[in-house]
Amino acid sequence: MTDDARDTALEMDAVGKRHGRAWALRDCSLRLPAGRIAALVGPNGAGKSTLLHLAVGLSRPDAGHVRVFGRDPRGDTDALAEIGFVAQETPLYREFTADELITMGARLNRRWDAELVRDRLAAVGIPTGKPVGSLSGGQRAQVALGLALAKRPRLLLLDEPAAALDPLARHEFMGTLMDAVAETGTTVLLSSHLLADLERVCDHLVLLQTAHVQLTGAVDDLLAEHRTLVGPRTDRPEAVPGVRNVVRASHTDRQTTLLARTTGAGPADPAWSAHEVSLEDLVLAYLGAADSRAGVAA
Ligand SMILES: Nc1ncnc2c1ncn2[C@@H]1O[C@H](COP(=O)(O)OP(=O)(O)OP(=O)(O)O)[C@@H](O)[C@H]1O
Repeated sequence: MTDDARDTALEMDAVGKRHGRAWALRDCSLRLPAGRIAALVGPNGAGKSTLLHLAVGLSRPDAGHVRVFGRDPRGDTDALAEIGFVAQETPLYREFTADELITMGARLNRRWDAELVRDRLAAVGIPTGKPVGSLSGGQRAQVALGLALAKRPRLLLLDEPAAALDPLARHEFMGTLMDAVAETGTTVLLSSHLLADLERVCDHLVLLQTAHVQLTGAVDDLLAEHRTLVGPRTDRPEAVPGVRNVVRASHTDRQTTLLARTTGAGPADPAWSAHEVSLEDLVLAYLGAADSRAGVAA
């Protein structure tokens, strides 16, 4: 395996995927370095599930290339052995118990850590002898996560796994995920609309908007490059010194407030003040900007 294949968990190069005539993803390029915990965000229908299905080899791109640790996940059993996937709604065979699913997993996977999943389910008090169909949504999500982790994947893909859970169950679910990731160093790509959860755990961002990657990179780098700027009212905010591009602007009679990508730590003009942004501010600004005018440069 080359260094690049070892260091890059997921790579997409100009990937497109069509459903009928419509593109669910178009010209989508990104690189997810190994060891990152990445948030996959975007509005409903942006293409998040489509992207995850391509990454796990469940569907074939109509354009471009997908690589997981340097391999094409479609039809490559070695590549698939490296990937864990928790699908939306955490589908499981409802009449089977967690114990039975753990036994089945051992038969279907060449690498399988039954003890790991049993320990994790015991730690969060999930009964492993009851049919999973009789468990709560939160308990089923924990079973699905435990089974995905038992594969000891190098890349774990999760499609809105905690969407239906109450705040406590969500907290426990994210805790289980973070403990496992800290132990194993697994790379994670996690799609969710729950920005506060993502802000707590993710160090990388992939933001999709209407089938395109609008913004991607390490969260620290993105936060360092963006600022909220407040200054005197201007109708030409892109001309404010130190502004590289304006993501969103709002105005009162006397004041302009910008969320902008800056060239340094902030504006060179002392009439303007610069304030750090949170991941949530950043995501909402990009989504809002794309809503009001298509195609903001990232
Ligand atoms: N099997 C399919 N057949 C036809 N169109 C599809 C299919 N799956 C997805 N699409 C379309 O592709 C686009 C992207 O859908 P996708 O499910 O990837 O979005 P998403 O970002 O995961 O949305 P959500 O947040 O609602 O889960 C949408 O316009 C959707 O309607």
